[in-house]
Amino acid sequence: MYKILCLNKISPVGTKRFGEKYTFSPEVQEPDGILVRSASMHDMELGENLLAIARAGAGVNNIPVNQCIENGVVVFNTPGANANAVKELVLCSLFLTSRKIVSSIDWAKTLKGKGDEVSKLVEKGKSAFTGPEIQGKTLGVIGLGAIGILVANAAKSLGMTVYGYDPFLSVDSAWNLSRSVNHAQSLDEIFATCDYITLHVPLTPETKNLVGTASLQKMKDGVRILNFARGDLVDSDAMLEALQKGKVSAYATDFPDDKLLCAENVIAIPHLGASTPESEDNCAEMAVDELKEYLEDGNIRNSVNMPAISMAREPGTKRICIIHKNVPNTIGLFTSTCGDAGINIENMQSKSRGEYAYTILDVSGEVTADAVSALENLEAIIRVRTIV
Ligand SMILES: NC(=O)C1=CN([C@@H]2O[C@H](COP(=O)(O)OP(=O)(O)OC[C@H]3O[C@@H](n4cnc5c(N)ncnc54)[C@H](O)[C@@H]3O)[C@@H](O)[C@H]2O)C=CC1
Ligand SMILES: O=C(O)C(=O)COP(=O)(O)O
Repeated sequence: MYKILCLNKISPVGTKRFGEKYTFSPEVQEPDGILVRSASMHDMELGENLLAIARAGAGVNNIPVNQCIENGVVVFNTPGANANAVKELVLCSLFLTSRKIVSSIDWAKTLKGKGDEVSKLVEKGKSAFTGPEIQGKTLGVIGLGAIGILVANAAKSLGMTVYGYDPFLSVDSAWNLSRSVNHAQSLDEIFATCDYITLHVPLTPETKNLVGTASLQKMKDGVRILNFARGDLVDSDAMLEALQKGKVSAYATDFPDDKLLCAENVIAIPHLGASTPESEDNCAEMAVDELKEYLEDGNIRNSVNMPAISMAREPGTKRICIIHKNVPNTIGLFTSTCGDAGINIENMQSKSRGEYAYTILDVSGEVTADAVSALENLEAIIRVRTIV
């Protein structure tokens, strides 16, 4: 029986795929796997049994990814599974930041009780809420991954001129991006050119405060900024100052902090980007499948700290899965250690990712505790797991 700890509410459309070999709940002790959405895991102790964490979503800044790999814990996410939901809310926010929709609705509510006067007061007051159309304006998309691409392509079809910036653009993303999206060579080009700027990069030490005092100064007067990626990508103090001075006309964020919540021209949304039934189901299904594949067969798909690796099981073999450092001669040591223990390697695969690597050995012959210890004692080994 595999034990799965659920740190957030996960769609039953996903969890029902676990089947009878699994128990899952928010109270599970000593879990083999963890399912999580946005709950912060930075202060959590990673139990000895823990093999994998699946983030039902995209951003993994709530998970101590590096510490996980040092402990032999594979971290997965669900690329693209919630991208459409975020795209739709971003498109909605292009209009919200333009047309003063939120403040005008708030104002309209103040007319309650004015009886027959309401329609006259509406016509008299509406000029305070004029805002521009998005057609013909320039949009800068920073980060052209699953979400950025959908936003860029959709904005293009709404009549915007779109500039995209992503120095790490993947080949798949390049294939999916509309050819009419302009390729910005630098962030400064986006800042200098765009009427609207939307952020779709992960939060990392490099991207923290991507929007701050210096970058805001380089932007067009009256720019509108959308942040559906992570709060810390934007320096809130610098943003508030820019809003007060009119440098920024409006800021829509899915990650409001206390300072931003009620500030003028801030549209504060309570992290609803991925909160659609469709995305919650997609993410849960993908995360559960990834966990199952790893726990049951040692295959890795969509990990953020380990290479992708997948090998069909050889009937009649046992599988030894080894997480190790990516250093010379490690595989030679595996084969000689197995040979010394009378274990025959029928099939194997090894892949590396940066400093780390993962090797799967499908073996015949008895895999004794001594043989496993001999592998565990090799230098560079992080974790050895045998799947029968
Ligand atoms: N508001 C919400 O509910 C949601 C927020 N997110 C956030 O959005 C982020 C992006 O999500 P996806 O598009 O699904 O991820 P993704 O991994 O598909 O795309 C991220 C893109 O950012 C690019 N990138 C990385 N560093 C960059 C830099 N310094 N400058 C420019 N580009 C850079 C990468 O090359 C990649 O193409 C996530 O990391 C997460 O923080 C994701 C899903 C839901
Ligand atoms: O996928 C992401 O990165 C998100 O921000 C979505 O977070 P959530 O799963 O809605 O808590």
